[in-house]
Amino acid sequence: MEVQAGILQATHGSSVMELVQVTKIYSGVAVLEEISLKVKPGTATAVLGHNGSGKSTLLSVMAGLVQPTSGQLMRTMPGLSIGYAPEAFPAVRFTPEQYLRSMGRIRGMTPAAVEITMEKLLRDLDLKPFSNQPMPCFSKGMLQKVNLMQSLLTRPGLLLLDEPLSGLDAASMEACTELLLQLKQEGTAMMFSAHEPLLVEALADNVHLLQAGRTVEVMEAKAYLGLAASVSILCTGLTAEAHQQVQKLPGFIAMKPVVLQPGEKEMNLTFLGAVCDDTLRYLLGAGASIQSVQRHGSAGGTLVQQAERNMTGDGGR
Ligand SMILES: Nc1ncnc2c1ncn2[C@@H]1O[C@H](COP(=O)(O)OP(=O)(O)OP(=O)(O)O)[C@@H](O)[C@H]1O
Repeated sequence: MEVQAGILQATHGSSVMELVQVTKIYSGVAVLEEISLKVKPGTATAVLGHNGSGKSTLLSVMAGLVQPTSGQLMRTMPGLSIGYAPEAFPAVRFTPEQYLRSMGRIRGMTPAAVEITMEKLLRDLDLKPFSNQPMPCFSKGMLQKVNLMQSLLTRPGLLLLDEPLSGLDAASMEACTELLLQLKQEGTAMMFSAHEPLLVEALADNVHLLQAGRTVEVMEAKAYLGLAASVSILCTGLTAEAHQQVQKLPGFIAMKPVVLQPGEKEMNLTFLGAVCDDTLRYLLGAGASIQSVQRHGSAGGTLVQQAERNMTGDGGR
């Protein structure tokens, strides 16, 4: 095991990187506190949390650009190559081709390998028409594409992406997601931060939730998305007793009567999206007639806000 300024090189078959109780303190304030995690090959973890919760700091510590104040960061795969796309990418005075060629050279790629990979990335992310234009004239989305390309140039074993879809148009988001899915299937491990659900839904196996620099939850992405989504079920025909029972079912969030006309009443039930099928089965078994089912996804806030509302029973109202 080689020790290098707080970074250890070790051999662990089942992970590419491990963090043990990593803390980062800026001006006496802990912005990361005792973060422990393992990154496994071919898996994607979404780092989620409110603004200022420490997502960017965690990714830059993992990229080796920021030194932890305490704790250990272990590169557990020998010769691990890391690709890192920071949140803010500077508009350097190069064209994308000049910039990517020099990044490839710095990272030890052969000129031929750089050309092949660069051409593919320029086409995949639809930046070929601008590949010889100076980057200071680029839009936010165009710069973000170059940022992503430099991180993908060496086909890294670990990819660290800070809000990778930020600024991209719909087609580019889709192309980027496709590229990342393919890399994941080929074994690249990924950690990425995001505020929107698209990449979490398409790519993430796990969610690592941060709050004020601390880990508050690590769970499967599917379970987290189930929490973030809610479903409204409009139904009639439930007995007074069934109304009581419905409120005790798993995933119950809210129940609101909707008066159609005197003597006729519908119930608007809100449940976590994850339990929709079970709830419908229960309602039909209890003699209800289902009028409509509406899924709400993560509308009305970020993924984290929606999940928090639902966890505290304040969603869907
Ligand atoms: N170089 C620095 N010096 C001092 N404080 C810093 C530095 N970098 C980050 N911080 C502080 O660390 C905290 C976490 O910041 P960070 O950028 O990691 O959050 P984030 O979760 O990525 O936020 P966002 O969602 O807004 O991108 C913030 O309070 C921030 O002010």
